[in-house]
Amino acid sequence: MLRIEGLTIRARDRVIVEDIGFDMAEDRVTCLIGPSGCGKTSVQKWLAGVLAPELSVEGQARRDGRGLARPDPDLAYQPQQDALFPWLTIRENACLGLGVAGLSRRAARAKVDPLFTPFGLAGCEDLFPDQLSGGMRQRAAFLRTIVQDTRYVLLDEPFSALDAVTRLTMQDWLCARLRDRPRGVLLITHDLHEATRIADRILVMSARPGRIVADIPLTIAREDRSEAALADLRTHLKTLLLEDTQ
Ligand SMILES: Nc1ncnc2c1ncn2[C@@H]1O[C@H](COP(=O)(O)OP(=O)(O)OP(=O)(O)O)[C@@H](O)[C@H]1O
Repeated sequence: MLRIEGLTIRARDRVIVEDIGFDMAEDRVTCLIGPSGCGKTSVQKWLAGVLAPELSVEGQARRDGRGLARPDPDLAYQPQQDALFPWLTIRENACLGLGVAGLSRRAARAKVDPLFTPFGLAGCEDLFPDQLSGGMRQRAAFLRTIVQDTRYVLLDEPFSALDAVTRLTMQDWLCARLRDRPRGVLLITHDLHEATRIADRILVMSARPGRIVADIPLTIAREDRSEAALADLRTHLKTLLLEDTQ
């Protein structure tokens, strides 16, 4: 269990997020939604240990009762920008986290290589990031993150650069992977379809300062979530988000 308690992040002139608290079970997808600028990315960056040093922070994160280490080898992070190293090939980039975790180059390659085809990256293995489209780079960054098989995964709008069909394909892939191998995922998205397809729980944040204003569990199993079953929930979420921006 990852527990975030009393998180307040301040810039010099204002409060970015205030008194954020929630638990992340290690087999559940928690989705963070909210208006642009409400502090979703800041929460994830803090968890990942990469928050800008000029921001001040109160609060704590505990994993299994202990203070969260940063970096935590059991927590993988995919930031909003793909953060691929331009001097490494796509395969080398994809193997990076596994290499840091101590896998040999051969073992890392054996885990990474089968994913290039389902991720639509077959034939791109030896290319460099600037030879790929934005959507392809985003899928390479997702591959690098998810292949690490950490207990916790932070995903900041991981599919935002993808076309509609590829986005659905990647969502399906993620749902299937989580069915086989549940993890604690903290997913940031602006896409309510994505949130309601994937999440076990949706946390809605308010605009400045960002606070959690709704905590909505999704009790229907992912495979049983028909469009009809989710329509009311999306309307409810839209209403919450609109109320906050008016
Ligand atoms: N280093 C910093 N110094 C000052 N303010 C910052 C810093 N980093 C982020 N902010 C501010 O904190 C607020 C929250 O930013 P953040 O990126 O966390 O929001 P977000 O909800 O993820 O936004 P989006 O949905 O647009 O990605 C923004 O107003 C941003 O300008």
